[in-house]
Amino acid sequence: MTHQHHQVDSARIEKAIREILLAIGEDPDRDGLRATPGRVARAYAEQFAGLGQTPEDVLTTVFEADHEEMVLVKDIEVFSTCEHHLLPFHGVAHVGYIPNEKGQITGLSKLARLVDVYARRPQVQERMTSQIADGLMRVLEPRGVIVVIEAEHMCMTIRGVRKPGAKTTTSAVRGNFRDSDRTRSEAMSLILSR
Ligand SMILES: Nc1nc2c(ncn2[C@@H]2O[C@H](COP(=O)(O)OP(=O)(O)OP(=O)(O)O)[C@@H](O)[C@H]2O)c(=O)[nH]1
Ligand SMILES: [Zn+2]
Repeated sequence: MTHQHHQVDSARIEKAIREILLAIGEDPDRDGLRATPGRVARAYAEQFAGLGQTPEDVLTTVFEADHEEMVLVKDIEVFSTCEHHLLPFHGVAHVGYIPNEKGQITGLSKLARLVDVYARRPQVQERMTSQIADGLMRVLEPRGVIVVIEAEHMCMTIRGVRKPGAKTTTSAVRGNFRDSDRTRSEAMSLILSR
């Protein structure tokens, strides 16, 4: 289920990539490039696999535990694709929540899978951050959610302004992370402590 690749129209991608290679003045029929359109199609099936997934697909393991305090998974490696330039951006996501009164929690790995559901799409970092928070709120119905993402965008590194090292931080808070300054500060200090 969660390992399935998104069904992309491979033939169409291959045609388009061949066109791009011609447009940049390359010879798509030379040895090194002949298999490239097919490779790109397979790569896109992985990079955009999240388009075929929902939070419900990955947050499958929900169980009750006698725990109503914060759960925080830090430094989840995230690779996504900027929707403006189709270049990668990568960094880390920190995902935390406070279980509801029933103590409903999910498997820790499921939080990382949830990140990938939204990372494996054409994205902007801000929207990805909100979508992860909203997805977790919807499925787990916790008291609150906090998502912080720190990432470096290749479109700012290898082209354009060319500022390698510039990091963008985005955050989304829901429920009691939004309502309570104390709860949010506690989470932020845990996230920022290395
Ligand atoms: N807010 C936001 N902006 C992003 C993200 N990824 C890339 N961008 C920005 O999207 C903007 C697109 O700006 P445009 O002026 O339309 O495109 P451009 O001429 O290629 O811009 P430059 O990158 O400045 O050369 C740029 O400023 C990028 O830095 C993201 O995740 N969030
Ligand atoms: Zn970009």
